Order: sequence, then C-alpha cells, then structure tokens
Amino acid sequence: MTAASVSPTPGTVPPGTPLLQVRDLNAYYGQSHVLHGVNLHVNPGEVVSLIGRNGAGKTTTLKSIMGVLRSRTGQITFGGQDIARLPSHKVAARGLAWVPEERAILGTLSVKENLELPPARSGGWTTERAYEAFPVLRERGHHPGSKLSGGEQQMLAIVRVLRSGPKLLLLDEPSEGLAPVIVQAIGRIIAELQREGLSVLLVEQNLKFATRLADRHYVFVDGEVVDEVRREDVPARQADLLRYLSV
Ligand SMILES: Nc1ncnc2c1ncn2[C@@H]1O[C@H](COP(=O)(O)OP(=O)(O)OP(=O)(O)O)[C@@H](O)[C@H]1O
Repeated sequence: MTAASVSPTPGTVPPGTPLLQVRDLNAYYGQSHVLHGVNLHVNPGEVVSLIGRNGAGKTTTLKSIMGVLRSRTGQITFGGQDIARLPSHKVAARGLAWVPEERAILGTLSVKENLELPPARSGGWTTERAYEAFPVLRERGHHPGSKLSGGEQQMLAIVRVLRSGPKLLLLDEPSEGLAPVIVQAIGRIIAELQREGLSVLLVEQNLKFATRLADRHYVFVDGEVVDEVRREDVPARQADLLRYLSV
C-alpha cells in the first residue's frame, strides 16, 4: 500500500480539522421531520455538550451520527472522512462509541463477563483499568448486569464501550437519575479521558454537570441549534442557559 492510499487515522487529523463535523443535518422518523439543518463540530480533545429541553433533538443527533437512524440527510465527517453512508458497525469501527440513554449492557451476564465479552481491542480499556476507574464494579464482578443499581449500570456501560479504544465518546445523559456521588465519579472519569486525549460529545440536561465538563455547548430548540456557548462565556450566559432548559 502506498502512503497516499493510507486513510488518515481519526485523531491524527491535520491541525485545524475538526474530529467530527456535522453539516446541515436533517432527520426524520417516518413523516415526522425532527432535525432541521443541524451544524456542529467537535475538535480533537474537546468535550462538547448538547443541551436543550426534552424532545429538542439531542438524542436524534447522536443516533444520526452513529448511523443508527438512517433516515437523514446532510454531511457527517469523522477525521475528515465521510461517515454518513456507513452502517453503524462501520461507524463504530472508525472510532466512535455511543452509550445510549438506556445504558446498553448485557443484563443476564455478570459484570466481569460484560467486561470480557468480546475481548478488549488493543489500546482499549482492560478489565483491570475498568476496575481501577470504578472499584465498585470489581466488588460487583459476579453480579448480573440487570441487578446493578442505575449508577453501576451507567459506569459499566461507559467502561464497556471504552474497551474498543474509541477516539470519540458519545454519551447520552450519563448523569440522569443518579445520586450526586455517582455523578461526580462519572464526571471525574470524563475529565480523565479528556486529559488522555479522548473527545466527548455529551447530551445533558444537568446544566451544572455539563458546564463543569464541557469546553463548548450547543443549545437545541425544536430540532435546531439556536446558540453556542463557550466555557469562558458560561458565567455571563448562565441566565440564558437556564432559560433554554426551563419548561
Ligand atoms: N422513535 C421515534 N419515533 C418518532 N418520533 C420520535 C422518536 N424518537 C424521538 N422522536 C421525536 O423526535 C423529537 C426529538 O426527540 P429526541 O429524543 O431526539 O429529543 P431529545 O432532545 O434527545 O430529548 P429527550 O431527552 O427527551 O430524549 C421529539 O419530538 C420526539 O418526540
């Protein structure tokens, strides 16, 4: 293979190129048109949040990026390469990992089996690393996934996808319904992952959690991005952000 034919590895994109770029994304459930020209990007090493009220289109955006929702138009590039036409398993193979709101874990298998099946890819998180990050998972190693608390299931869902060694982690409301101490533990891991160079696209309704972690925020209203707020502007824009989220 010649050097020219080698695909650029996502994460080693030329300086200034976003890791993920979404342009003019429109998405549909049957006749229902729910995303109306969404534009957003995530730079290498950034944590970016999507915030907005229930039904604003945040989850649909993640599903569209992952190729789980196929009924959509627009451009989606990862590492500068078009991924909009790829089936979801090929999107995942490029280095995107999605933790859905419903926390996809294998409920009948033990925590340990959840962490070992299939085996971690090279460069991905090992079972030992998962146990170091969340020691409670070691203590619960032989419990079936379905018997874990909501917080333990969220931790397990996150470390499961990290076993593939992704470049971009898509998290859908990781703090939802969890006790403050668990939310803090998950926040610490997200910050640690960012320090290691992982990029994160985070859907959140918990503004405190989102503003503590994210470098930038996209505000969704009725299937559109209506505002973008940088970390340094959050204090001055706090009232606007609260208004966007209030029902
Ligand atoms: N499977 C579906 N079939 C039809 N409509 C759907 C489906 N899933 C979501 N919708 C609709 O699409 C719109 C966007 O929903 P989406 O779940 O993306 O919003 P969200 O911002 O993630 O909010 P939430 O936090 O409630 O999930 C809403 O009007 C919702 O009712």
